[in-house]
Amino acid sequence: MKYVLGVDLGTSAVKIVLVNQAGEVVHEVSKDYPLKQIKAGFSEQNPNDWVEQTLAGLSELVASFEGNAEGIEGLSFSGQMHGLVLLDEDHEPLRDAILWNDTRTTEECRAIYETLGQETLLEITKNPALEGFTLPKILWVKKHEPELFAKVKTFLLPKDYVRLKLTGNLHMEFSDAAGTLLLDVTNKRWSEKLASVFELEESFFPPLVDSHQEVGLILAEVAAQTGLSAQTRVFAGGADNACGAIGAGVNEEGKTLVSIGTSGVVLSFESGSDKNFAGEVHYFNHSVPNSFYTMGVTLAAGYSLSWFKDTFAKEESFDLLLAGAKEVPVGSNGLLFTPYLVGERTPHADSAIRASFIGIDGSHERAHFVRAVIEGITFSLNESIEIFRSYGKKIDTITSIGGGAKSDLWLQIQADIFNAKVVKLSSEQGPGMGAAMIAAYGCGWFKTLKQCGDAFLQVDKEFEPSEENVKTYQELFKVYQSVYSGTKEMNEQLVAFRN
Ligand SMILES: Nc1ncnc2c1ncn2[C@@H]1O[C@H](COP(=O)(O)OP(=O)(O)O)[C@@H](O)[C@H]1O
Ligand SMILES: O=C(CO)[C@@H](O)[C@H](O)COP(=O)(O)O
Repeated sequence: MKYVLGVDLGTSAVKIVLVNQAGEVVHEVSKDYPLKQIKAGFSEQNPNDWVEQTLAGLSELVASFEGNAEGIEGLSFSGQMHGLVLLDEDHEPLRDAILWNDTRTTEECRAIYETLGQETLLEITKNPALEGFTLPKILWVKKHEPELFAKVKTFLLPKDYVRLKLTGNLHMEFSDAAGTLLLDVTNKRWSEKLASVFELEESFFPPLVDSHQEVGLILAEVAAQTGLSAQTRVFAGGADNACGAIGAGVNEEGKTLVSIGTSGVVLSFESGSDKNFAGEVHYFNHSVPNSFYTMGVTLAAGYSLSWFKDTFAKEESFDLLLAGAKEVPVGSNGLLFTPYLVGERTPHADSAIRASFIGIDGSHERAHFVRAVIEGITFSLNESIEIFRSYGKKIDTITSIGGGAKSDLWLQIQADIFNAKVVKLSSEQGPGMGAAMIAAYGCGWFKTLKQCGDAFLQVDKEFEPSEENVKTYQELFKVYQSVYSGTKEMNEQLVAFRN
């Protein structure tokens, strides 16, 4: 039997799956690392924590694998997007990585529009200037840490850095490069215009490859440390959302994905880059060759629930916490939650907004708050679904992945709020599975990624919307939508009080 490895470098942890030729996950390990939030709006991680924990995870997995490590033919990656890793001439990080959910760059986003104009930016990159993207972070370091920036040789995204340390070879691939705001998305090349306007040298830009391109073998010392064969082939991999889509079978027009990880995503497959969503949703290159995807992002989706758990129920499991919420009626007895714990992206690109509970009543118990949190996260994702529908997309079936898909209660709430059938696959490890599928495709096991998806992916359960709940949620959604405008100004005044 042959195997491939999918390494998903998430925000909370690196999750590694070992998949056989039948698409079965035969082993999985997860190794976490800390998130550094030293100030409101700041979010960083040490790139070497990612490497250490990936190596530790690979070693643990190989040690518990009863087969022959020579049978593990290939390895590929899925990675949290947009995070800025700045490297010196020895390819060592010069500072902690600034992550996708760091919102310190409002000024730099403004400067990008002033220098380039929104229209030109959209024309080249297909995306607006958002705090989470990489270019604003580069400009922030250039301005605030000029001495450090003078030592910068090149930049990478999180999983590209881990791959560099595993193979010794430096690359970036298109699906992640699209989220830097420096890529000419349609023509698949670094934008010369953006590089010259923002005074970034040619040598700053890493070489670009396709997601399924083989970029080398693992280094001899990595093989010795992990127990993997030194002949293990490494394929570039993709952005976590591109890999999540592959791992959920979102590989052709008409398919929609909802992913609830730390962030939340509504993603739709696009065969071309020629549609115009006026920057309301992100538009990126897919890891499926010659295709694209559009998506809306809720910054604190699963994060809102883990924040609630860590703050009010640290010792409890997610399953136990959610069991109570099942007994609470639809709409949480009039309690609403907006999940803006770290600001928001879609549909409100706003780094100052923060979360609210609205309508707290003396009768509300902890379970009402838990249910309101889940409903609020799902309402936020529904705002992205509504944008897609307003542009004429038909969304009647959605594949749901990520930690949020572990709960049947939450999957039913998704069906009721999205007013669509929600499908859960046998493995909710979308991005890790997607990375393994890229490796399987790269190894030549299948002619296309679609063929691989047909062979590897199975539906586990389907959740149909309940007419009565859909109606209640549609009414509540209108109230939910008004909370943003009602709390926007107050939050702007509160900025001065945050540290
Ligand atoms: N059993 C569960 N039921 C519902 N939600 C869960 C459960 N376990 C984890 N989650 C949610 O999933 C999130 C983690 O999802 P995951 O896909 O692992 O994230 P990431 O890839 O960003 O590290 C947690 O923040 C939590 O909100
Ligand atoms: O910023 C985005 C997408 O634009 C996020 O989706 C990140 O890619 C992180 O994802 P998770 O850690 O939640 O999987």
